[in-house]
Amino acid sequence: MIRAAVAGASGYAGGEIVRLLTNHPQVEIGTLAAGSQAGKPVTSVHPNLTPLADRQFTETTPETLDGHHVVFLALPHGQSAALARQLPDDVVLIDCGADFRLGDEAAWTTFYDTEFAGTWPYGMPELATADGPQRHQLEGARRIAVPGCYPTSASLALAPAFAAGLVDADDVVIVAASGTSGAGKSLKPHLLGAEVMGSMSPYGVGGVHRHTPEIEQNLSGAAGEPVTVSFTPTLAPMPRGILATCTARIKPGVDLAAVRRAYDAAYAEEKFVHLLPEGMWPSTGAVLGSNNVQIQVAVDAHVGRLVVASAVDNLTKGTAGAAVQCMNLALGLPESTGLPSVGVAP
Ligand SMILES: NC(=O)C1=CN([C@@H]2O[C@H](COP(=O)(O)OP(=O)(O)OC[C@H]3O[C@@H](n4cnc5c(N)ncnc54)[C@H](OP(=O)(O)O)[C@@H]3O)[C@@H](O)[C@H]2O)C=CC1
Ligand SMILES: CC(=O)N[C@@H](CCC(=O)OP(=O)(O)O)C(=O)O
Repeated sequence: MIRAAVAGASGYAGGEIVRLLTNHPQVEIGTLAAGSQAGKPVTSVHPNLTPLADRQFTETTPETLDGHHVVFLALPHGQSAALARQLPDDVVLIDCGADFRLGDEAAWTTFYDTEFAGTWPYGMPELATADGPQRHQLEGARRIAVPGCYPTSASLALAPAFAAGLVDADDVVIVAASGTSGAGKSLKPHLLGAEVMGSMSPYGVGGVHRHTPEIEQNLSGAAGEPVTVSFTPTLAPMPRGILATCTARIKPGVDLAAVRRAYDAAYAEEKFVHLLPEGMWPSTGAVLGSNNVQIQVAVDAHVGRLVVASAVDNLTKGTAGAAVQCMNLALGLPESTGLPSVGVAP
C-alpha cells in the first residue's frame, strides 16, 4: 500500500484530496495535518468524510509528515516551499499551491508577493504540446506542481487549437466563472452568503489576476511561441465549478471541421477530457464531483473567432483530482486509479 499524508487537510482542496483517497484502492491515509484545526476531529470540519470519523487533524510539521510515500500540500500560497525543503527527496511531493508552477521568475515576482521558489513539473497530463500531451514529464516525478483551477479549465480549452496552429497568439480572451469554494474556506467579507447568493461579479479585472501568467505559460508551450491572454474571472453563486468561455482569432481558412479534428486528436484517448458531440454545451453541473472536463467548440465566422467553452469541478479536476492523477503517474499506477469519471446530477 501507498501511505499518503495531506497537509492542509482541513481546507477545501485538502478535504477533496482526502475524499478521493478514501476511494483509492492502493492508498492508506496517513497523517491529516492542519493549522488552526489541529486536534479537532476530521468530521467536525468535513462531515462528508464518514469513514474517517475516528481520525483527528494533527499539527503540520516535517515530523508529522515523515514516514509517507506521498505528501500532498494543500496550503495557502507561499507556504509550501519552506515545508517542501524539510521533506526527504525520495518522497513524492504534490503541491496544490502556486509556489512551483511558474517557470519565469519575473512573472512570479509580478503576480505573487512571496519569493520565487523554483519550478516543478506541471501537473496537467493532458496538456497539448507540439509533441503531444505532456504526461511523460510526470511519470516517475518526485515533485509535482498541481495547476490552478482557472488555468486547468482555460488551458485544456485552448491548447489543442494552439498546438495545431489554428489561432493567433496575440488575440485571446478568456472569461471564466467560478464557484466560491475556489477562494478557500478562510473568512473573506466579500464571500459571505449574503454577498454571493443570487449575485455575480467579476474580480481581478484588467490583466491582474495571478492565473494570467500561468495560462500564458501553458498556451505558449502548446503554440511554440509566446501567447498573450486577456483573462477575467467572475465569482458565481454556486459552491463548486468553473465555466470558462474562451475565444481567439482564428487563422484564415480554418473551419469547424478542422477545429473538431484537432480537438478529437488531442482528447479522443483521454479518459477525463471530453469534446462533447456537436450541439451539446458544457455545464458545471455535469462535471460536479468528477475528474472530468467537458469541452465544446464553435467557429464564429462573423468575427473570425474560435469559441471554446469548458467546464470543470474546481475542487476535483481543478485541484484534488489532478493531484491524485499526478500521484498515480508518479508512482507508475494506472492514471485514473481511484478517480471518479462520473459526476453527480442533477
Ligand atoms: N479551492 C480551490 O478550488 C483550489 C485551491 N488551490 C490551492 O490549494 C491550496 C489550498 O486551497 P484551499 O483548500 O482552497 O484553501 P483553504 O483556506 O480552504 O485551506 C487552507 C488549508 O491550509 C491550512 N493552513 C493555513 N495556514 C496554515 C499554517 N500556517 N500551517 C499549517 N496549515 C495551514 C488550513 O488549516 P486550518 O484551516 O486548520 O487553519 C487549511 O487546511 C491553495 O494554495 C490554493 O491556491 C488550487 C486550485 C483550486
Ligand atoms: C473563486 C476564487 O477566488 N478562485 C481563486 C482561484 C483558486 C485557484 O485556482 O487556486 P490557486 O490559488 O491555487 O491558483 C482566485 O481567484 O484566487
